[in-house]
Amino acid sequence: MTPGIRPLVAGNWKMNGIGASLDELRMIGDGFMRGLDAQTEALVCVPATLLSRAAEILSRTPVRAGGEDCHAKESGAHTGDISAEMLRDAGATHVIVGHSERRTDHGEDDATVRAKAEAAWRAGLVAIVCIGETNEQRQAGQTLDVLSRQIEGSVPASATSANTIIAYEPVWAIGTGLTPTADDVASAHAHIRTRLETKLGAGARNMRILYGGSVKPSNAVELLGVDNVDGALVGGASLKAADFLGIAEAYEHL
Ligand SMILES: O=C[C@H](O)COP(=O)(O)O
Repeated sequence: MTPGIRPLVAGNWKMNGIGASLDELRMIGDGFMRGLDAQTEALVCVPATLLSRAAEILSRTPVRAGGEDCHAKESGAHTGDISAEMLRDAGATHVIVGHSERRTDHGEDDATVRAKAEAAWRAGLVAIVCIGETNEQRQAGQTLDVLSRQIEGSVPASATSANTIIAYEPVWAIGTGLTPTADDVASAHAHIRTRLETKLGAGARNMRILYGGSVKPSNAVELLGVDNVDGALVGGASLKAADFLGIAEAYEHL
């Protein structure tokens, strides 16, 4: 946690979820209406096919709906792509850019990710910019260098704490059940904070830095309690309301 920063627990459904899954979303919304929003803000990023229905369901709750990716352009001949403006039109307030699955599956580089973050702002969305090292980079002792390079390349120079959130996701921890130690998370997040301040100035002191990678109710207190961890980006555990709410409940113990 960082003094003065309100945490955010964000879900990322990835390529999961059909109409029936929206029952879980309703339960997430209900859970936050029962008072969880006193401790933390909440967001669930869903597949584009569900976005307008998700936004409608969540509109009566403190939980926001977000997109999982956007094209850098506003419109045009880009079959199968979705612009930030379209996400906004469907009810999104945030969009994830640069998730490692996009970087790997679609060959997205830092310049592409940066352009997508700027597209998000153009549409009035908050960009959640993902960074993180692979296992090979970690084993080679390159974690902090990789994070520096990704911040330099993926985060636009005019990013502010109002329009941008950083998500640190060690690639090897995503969907594996493995997590870094609390000390390793502290070291990565402190490094990210320092690099953001160097690049963006003092305003970066208030920028949220989320941790993502196998967060679940049983490890949430330990991970979310680390210095400079201002919330979580949750994949698998965001598909079940009980698990997502269990993670948010960690803040009742911090
Ligand atoms: O965006 C979310 C992350 O990739 C984490 O996924 P996970 O919680 O299933 O490990």
